[in-house]
Amino acid sequence: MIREIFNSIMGEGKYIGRRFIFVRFAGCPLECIYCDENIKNYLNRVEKTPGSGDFIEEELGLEEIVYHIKRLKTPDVFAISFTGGEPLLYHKEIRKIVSNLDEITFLETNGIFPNRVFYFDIASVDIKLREHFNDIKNYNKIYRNELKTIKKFYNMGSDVYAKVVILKNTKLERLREVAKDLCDIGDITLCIQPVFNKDLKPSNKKLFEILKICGEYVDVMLTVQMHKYMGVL
Ligand SMILES: C[S@@+](CC[C@H](N)C(=O)[O-])C[C@H]1O[C@@H](n2cnc3c(N)ncnc32)[C@H](O)[C@@H]1O
Ligand SMILES: Nc1nc2[nH]cc(C(=O)O)c2c(=O)[nH]1
Ligand code: SF4
Ligand SMILES: [Mg+2]
Repeated sequence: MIREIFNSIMGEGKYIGRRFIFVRFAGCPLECIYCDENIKNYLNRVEKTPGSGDFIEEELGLEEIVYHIKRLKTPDVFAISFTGGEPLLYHKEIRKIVSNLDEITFLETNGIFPNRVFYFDIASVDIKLREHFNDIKNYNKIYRNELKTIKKFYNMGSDVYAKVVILKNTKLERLREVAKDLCDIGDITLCIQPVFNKDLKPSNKKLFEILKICGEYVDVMLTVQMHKYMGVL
């Protein structure tokens, strides 16, 4: 179930720069061509000391997960991120874990499981695009489910925002559609995230154009994966 638990600086989305504990779950039903997390195997590793990047492997049941979240906390920790892989594969286990936490809870999800949504203080929901996959049959269903997930979080009062990874072949007009759909749901911030991949990365010109178009409909910001430039996890 668990790949890793570690303390680091949030490198993506609306809360870039905040200190987080990351609880990373294994496995994912999607295969984004750019995915930077090796999610196929379990690792069960926990960071030895907060922010060290040094790990030890051990069996991790729900009690041990809660213990390590608390052990790895530092005074500046802002929230606990449940990420992956796709964390909502383990929605029942996460419900049990968060019931033992007082900290702010944060979910990093691909949004394809709207029926597994439950309250998180903050939810970052990815919007996937057709070009994120080599061969995708049910893209429209994935997109509809992501909008449903965002709407569910919005209606339950979570601080929900959307994030979309931009590739060099991403079409501007597709982002206009995404921004309009988000605007129809409510006041949702959209994070534009250039792919961290030298062959796929978009030009700055394209990023500026996308921000301008989306800004006609929603609050929009650029989020570049800061942790990769810092060389931290
Ligand atoms: C690894 S995913 C895990 C959570 C969930 N499966 C999802 O896709 O949102 C966490 C975030 O990393 C982003 N990401 C993964 N690889 C990336 C890359 N090469 N460049 C930019 N963002 C990337 C995803 O888009 C997602 O927002
Ligand atoms: N520092 C850091 N920030 C992150 N924000 C989202 C991440 C993820 O993989 O879910 C991530 C990550 O892997 N590392
Ligand atoms: S949905 Fe998230 S974890 Fe799954 S392949 Fe895409 S980026 Fe990776
Ligand atoms: Mg990551």
